Amino acid sequence: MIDEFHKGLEPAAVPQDGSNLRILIVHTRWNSPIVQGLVEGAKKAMVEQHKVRPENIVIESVPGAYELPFAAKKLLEVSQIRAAEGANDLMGNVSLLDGLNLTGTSSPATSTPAATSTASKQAFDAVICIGVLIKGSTMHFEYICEAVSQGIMRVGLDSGVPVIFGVLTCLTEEQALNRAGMDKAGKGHNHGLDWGQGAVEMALLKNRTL
Ligand SMILES: Nc1c(NC[C@H](O)[C@H](O)[C@H](O)CO)[nH]c(=O)[nH]c1=O
Ligand SMILES: CC(=O)[C@@H](O)COP(=O)(O)O
Repeated sequence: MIDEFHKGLEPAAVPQDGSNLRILIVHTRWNSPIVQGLVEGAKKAMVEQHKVRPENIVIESVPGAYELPFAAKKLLEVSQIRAAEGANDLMGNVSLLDGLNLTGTSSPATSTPAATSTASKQAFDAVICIGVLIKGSTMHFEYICEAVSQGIMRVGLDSGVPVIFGVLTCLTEEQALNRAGMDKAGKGHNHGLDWGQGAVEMALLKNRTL
């Protein structure tokens, strides 16, 4: 019997320095209190354990888990276009995306104008999709879980940018609370911590030059 409250993944063998990384977190507004706990766990791991700059963590929200793959794909594409435009700017061209708030809801984990404008030219090095699916009384749960896991995997493979599957697929709210470290007994483990760690590790792997 696997321990109900396992304590997450082993740290990587070598320190993972995320100080030059830019990370996107896309989270759902379904089951928001639990989702927010998971988002905070991911941010905590990236900033406190892996030196990711808060201004380089961009947070976007979508209605539900089913929207996560589309949002991840779209926002990745925009960041890559912006980075390419930024490269052109070095030769004096005007960026077509400058000054556009394309999503209207993006917010760096902290907003410092100088850092934000600098960071906005850097493509995302990894994406963390965070959501909580809780089984209801129909098969809706099963269909969404399958679609979302396949969709998130496809965005990562198609884009070449690591996309962390941060979606809890739970039969009960108690299971979700335990996996966000929000259970009353305090025996749970916040999987957001693992997802933040994994995002840094996979981003560095993506950027590794052989
Ligand atoms: N039941 C849950 C949902 N359902 C909504 C879908 O994700 C989607 O937003 C809708 O079908 C419109 O496309 N979403 C969750 O994130 N968690 C749930 O438990
Ligand atoms: C994951 C879901 O979509 C689920 O919460 C919906 O509940 P129900 O199956 O009772 O409609």
